[in-house]
Amino acid sequence: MEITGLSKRFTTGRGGQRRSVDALVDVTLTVADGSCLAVVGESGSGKTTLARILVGLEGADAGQVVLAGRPVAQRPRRAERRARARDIQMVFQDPNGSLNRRRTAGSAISEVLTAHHRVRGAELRRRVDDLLDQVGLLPAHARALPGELSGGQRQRVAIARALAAEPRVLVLDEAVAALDVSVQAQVLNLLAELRRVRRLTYLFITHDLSVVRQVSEQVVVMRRGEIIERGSTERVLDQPQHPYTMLLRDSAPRPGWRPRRALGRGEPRAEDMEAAR
Ligand SMILES: Nc1ncnc2c1ncn2[C@@H]1O[C@H](COP(=O)(O)OP(=O)(O)OP(=O)(O)O)[C@@H](O)[C@H]1O
Repeated sequence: MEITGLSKRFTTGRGGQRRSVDALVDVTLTVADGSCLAVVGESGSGKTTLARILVGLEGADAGQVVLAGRPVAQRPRRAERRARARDIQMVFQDPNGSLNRRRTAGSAISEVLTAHHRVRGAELRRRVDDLLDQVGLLPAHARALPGELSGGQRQRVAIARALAAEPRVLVLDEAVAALDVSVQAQVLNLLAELRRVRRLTYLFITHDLSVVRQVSEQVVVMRRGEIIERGSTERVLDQPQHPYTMLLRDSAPRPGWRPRRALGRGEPRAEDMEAAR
């Protein structure tokens, strides 16, 4: 997946109250086939906007996305969005957002299978069971409503639903952020296994640097819509070059961590940036 010069500005308010935010500024990056690229940055740095543009939920003001050699439309119409969904699927932080509370797990997965692969009847049931099995769930889970499942199980259903389209790329937006650490580790293991077996490509958005170490070979660091540092995960996390990356790393909770220099909401303070230099 090659992303070149992607820019997006949001303007809100009217008249004198108008306010513009550059959510993405000339973002260029490549994710190699079968690899995992992590995108990190504080809240508001543009990560979700990038994800939404990739899956066609948002249009970009400028730039291009090329998937497997084919440019994808930047302001996709409905039919194009559906075609895109066969290539790129997204998994969100909160499966309650992507799973309908009144729809069973089996029905949520069937919906995607029917839309993209036109299977029905016994074949549909077989494919649902197969997808549940691939994400470590049982055929009986097909009858469960999201509210009857644990957080980890719901996220497994969301992953199975995404896989039902048979995409090449999964965009995972804080996909394990809502889970307890032990459940998080299980879901990360599952994602690693699925990537290996299905040769999937991941764009993994997270604010959690310990997750980055577990999942990705490459990482980009975003701040105010721009990529300010990039490289191998080991290099960026162990020898960060940019003060903002140092600050992110030094603010991450770890044994013995004291929240003295934790990033607050919004931007780091100037003295924090200075201290990290
Ligand atoms: N629909 C929108 N309308 C107006 N401004 C928006 C919209 N979506 C995002 N923004 C702004 O664009 C900037 C980037 O937001 P984005 O959600 O992409 O960041 P993020 O890094 O994903 O943050 P978070 O981790 O909190 O989701 C922020 O300043 C945000 O307020």
